[in-house]
Amino acid sequence: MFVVILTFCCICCFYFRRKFFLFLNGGKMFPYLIEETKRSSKPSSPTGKSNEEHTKTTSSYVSSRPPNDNSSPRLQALYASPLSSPPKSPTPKKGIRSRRDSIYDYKSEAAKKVEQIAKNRDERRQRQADEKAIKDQLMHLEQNNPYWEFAQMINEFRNGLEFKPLREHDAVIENQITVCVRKRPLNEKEDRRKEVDVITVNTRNQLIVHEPKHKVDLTKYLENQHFRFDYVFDETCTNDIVYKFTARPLVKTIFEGGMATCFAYGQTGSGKTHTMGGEFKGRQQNFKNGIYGLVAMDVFKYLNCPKQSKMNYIVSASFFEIYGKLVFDLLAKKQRLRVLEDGKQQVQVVGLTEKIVTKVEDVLELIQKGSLERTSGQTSANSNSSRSHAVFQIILRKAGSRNVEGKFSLIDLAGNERGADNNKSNRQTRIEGADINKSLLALKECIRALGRRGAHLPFRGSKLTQVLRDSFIGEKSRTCMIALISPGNYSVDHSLNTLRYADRVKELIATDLPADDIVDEVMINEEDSMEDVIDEEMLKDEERMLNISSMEWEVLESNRHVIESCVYFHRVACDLYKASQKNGFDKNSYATNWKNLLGEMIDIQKEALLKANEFCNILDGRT
Ligand SMILES: Nc1ncnc2c1ncn2[C@@H]1O[C@H](COP(=O)(O)OP(=O)(O)OP(=O)(O)O)[C@@H](O)[C@H]1O
Repeated sequence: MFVVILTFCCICCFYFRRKFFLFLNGGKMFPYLIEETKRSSKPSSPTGKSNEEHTKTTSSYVSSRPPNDNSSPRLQALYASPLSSPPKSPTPKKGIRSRRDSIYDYKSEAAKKVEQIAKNRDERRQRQADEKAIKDQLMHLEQNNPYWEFAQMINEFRNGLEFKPLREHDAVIENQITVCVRKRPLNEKEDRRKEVDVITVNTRNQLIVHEPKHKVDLTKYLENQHFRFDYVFDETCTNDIVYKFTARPLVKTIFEGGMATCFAYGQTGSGKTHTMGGEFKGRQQNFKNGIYGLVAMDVFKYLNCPKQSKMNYIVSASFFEIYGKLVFDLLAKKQRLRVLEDGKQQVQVVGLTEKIVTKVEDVLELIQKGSLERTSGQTSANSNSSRSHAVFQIILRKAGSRNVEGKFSLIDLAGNERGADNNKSNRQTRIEGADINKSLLALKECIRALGRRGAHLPFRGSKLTQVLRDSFIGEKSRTCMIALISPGNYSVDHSLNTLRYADRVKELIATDLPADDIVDEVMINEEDSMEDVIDEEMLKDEERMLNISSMEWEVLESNRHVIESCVYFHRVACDLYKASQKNGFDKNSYATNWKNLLGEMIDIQKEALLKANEFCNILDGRT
């Protein structure tokens, strides 16, 4: 009996010992027991599940036994632990989830970066492909154009620039002398010739000329020359914008007792007439949007404002042309005019037509009339080249007075491209060119003298500066020069000449040089500007040619006069003769009229003979 009881106790002890330890700490304190349990339970797994699954099953089995209320807190905690709950869903623990999410996040960040890099690379490749396509296209298109590589270089240069061109609402600066540049767009002819635009206007007052050059080894390169002026107008600027910054601020000057002048300077075909006279539509010119017309509009606006309307101003206009040493009235069928200077250096254009105008339309009519009369010659650059200076003036006087209160002179200068023309053009063109050059040189010095108040005014240097003398004197005088340039590479030399000239006009204005230095400076610059075009011998030759040209004009004029007077004489002589055939004609009256007519005829022919003689002598080199 004792043995039976002992055996039963041993079995119970063994059994409960295992359970007890299992209960105590879930195997944490005595893991070997759990391992042992696992090992021992493995072969007996009824379902044949894996060890892990079996452990789970065991755990669930353990946990399926709810603790009673008296069980220890530790035991209850053990039951409340996640391990004790059945594995209903695979939802991971919070800690595990956040770690895994952050891995996902990290992966997506990296993926994003990789994607971005790939995107950038694709974009870069696309850009390179586009550039190559443009280059190929250019190369293909410009096969016959040796300048396509320059175009490429200029494009690359421009890509590196920040553009801030002049815009309509920019501030207008009030200067006594304003010098600005206007670049026109490439025209059809230049496009057809596949010319490259070599002028870059990057800011409101700066531009760059890309001069195509070749090294000794024939490598192509650009010489980029920078210029700065008061304003630079790019090809998108309209006449209205140009007017706003140039001539418009000068309109008030003539109402304040001053003289205003505005010059358009540049190579033939660069846009002088377009700017001054108005835009062309085919052969028609819109005079309303040229500087002449716009000034007229503003003059009448001023005139009609309450302050000025009390002043009783009378406005008149004149339009004349200077061709060499000759002056022609564009409002009187190009009648030849004389320029006289009195003892007080007052210059008068004798007989110049001055028409009183009361409204803008009157002015526009005069502009149209005068423009049609302008002299045109023939140059290699432009078949309608203007080889004369056209001067349009708006004059202000008080009613009942001959005194000039204010005058606005607007000048469309002759083309300045004499150098290139000189080599291959005919004699007439060369003579014209020499005179244009001389007058432009004198003009530059006169503007500079205006800038250096009180300096010697070399106005006798040309007819142009002589007739504009009063515009260069007086504190209230203001001047504006618009230098016009063509953008094409064929014109680059002329454009550079134009820009250098404009630069020199402005150059000394701001400096405060002592009087002695100024004289030297003027001479140096005069020589400087002449050096590339005129040498001493050439100057003499040109002077002679100018005299010939001037005399030629006079002889031709007298010839025309003789022809016209012959027609007149013929008609009057016929009338007198017819009258003498009638009964009872007045013999006395007939004799006097016939004598006077013959005398007039002889005078005209004598004058023509004198001119013809003089011309012969000049041509023979005797004078
Ligand atoms: N800013 C511009 N925009 C568009 N076309 C222009 C511009 N400037 C000039 N042009 C055109 O260029 C051509 C030549 O211009 P324009 O006759 O004014 O030159 P120019 O300098 O007066 O020449 P010339 O000395 O021979 O008289 C014209 O057909 C004109 O319409």
